[in-house]
Amino acid sequence: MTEQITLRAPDDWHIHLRDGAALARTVGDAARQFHRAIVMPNLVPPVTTAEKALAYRERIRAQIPAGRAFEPLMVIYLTDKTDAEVIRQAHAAGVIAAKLYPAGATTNSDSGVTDIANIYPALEEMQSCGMKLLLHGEVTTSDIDIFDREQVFIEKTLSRLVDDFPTLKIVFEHITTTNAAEFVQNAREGVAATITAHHLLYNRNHMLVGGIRPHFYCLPILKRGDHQTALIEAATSGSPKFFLGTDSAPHAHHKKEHECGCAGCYTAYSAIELYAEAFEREGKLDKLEGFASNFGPDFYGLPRNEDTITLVKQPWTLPEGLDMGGEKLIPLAAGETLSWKLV
Ligand SMILES: NC(=O)N[C@@H](CC(=O)O)C(=O)O
Ligand SMILES: [Zn+2]
Ligand SMILES: [Zn+2]
Repeated sequence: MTEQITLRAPDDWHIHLRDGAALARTVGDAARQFHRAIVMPNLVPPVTTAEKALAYRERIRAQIPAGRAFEPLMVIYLTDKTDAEVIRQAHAAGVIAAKLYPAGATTNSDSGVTDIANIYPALEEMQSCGMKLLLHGEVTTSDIDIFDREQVFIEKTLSRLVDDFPTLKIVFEHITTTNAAEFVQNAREGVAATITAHHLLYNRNHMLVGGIRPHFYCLPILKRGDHQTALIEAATSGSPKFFLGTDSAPHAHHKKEHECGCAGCYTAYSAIELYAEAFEREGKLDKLEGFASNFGPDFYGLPRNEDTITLVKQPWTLPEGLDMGGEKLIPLAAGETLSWKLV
């Protein structure tokens, strides 16, 4: 008899779908396993207003494969110019959250916020209307080592935000350190974190020992093994403060394997299977449903999905490459064998 597990259908609380010709690939892959996804606004130019978010949502919806239930949840990108009125309009249009990219922190973050004080009126408005704040939590000053940027963000920015806006709901996204897991676990109600599959499965040795492997390069960068262990503990702990956000971020093959390669791992193709792998290694498959399907909607105040997905224990090998609008895209763990398969 094949072993199998059935879970409430999961959602992805942080994904990059990009735009244009990429959408057929990214939306199809996401919709294969997730019912809803929080869609990151770091397009070029960024999704900064309600109007842009609604137009982007239509472009995404047009690529949902027939017969799939998939709901893109939209986010606007905070800039130094985002004011309370922009927030009011976005909230009225059904935009679920606003995203803070410290300027220069990651892919397409050049229009991000240069000083958090510039968006205090916007944050005030978000707190009063109930819009969530999503954070790429890294400082960007050149004196701070890339491996310390998340930790310093907690000390310099996040602790203050959490106190200055005591009822603002905040998601510290794609956390990568023990410091972040502890901060969120001990923080007030209304502060949560997403964790990617790649930060559960890998650490910086996978990226740097025996040759440099650009497909593991993402931001925040993979950390030491002890941080990975802390993330695994947090994700499999059953704490509702930690939930699934793949941060699946496609970059064409030639932009990853390059002398100055882009940051981002494409995990959407097999995301739930990658998470199942990580949870099984820890002997905590029973905790996957809470993390993948329950705690996200609970945090956002949305209903949990009612239908289910089934994973069977059946080894399968990820393809070496995928097509993304005519460009080659290498999925994370390309050519590797996973033990769980979504049916
Ligand atoms: N995670 C990444 O390494 N890259 C993301 C941006 C982000 O989420 O920081 C991307 O858009 O490519
Ligand atoms: Zn990010
Ligand atoms: Zn991201």
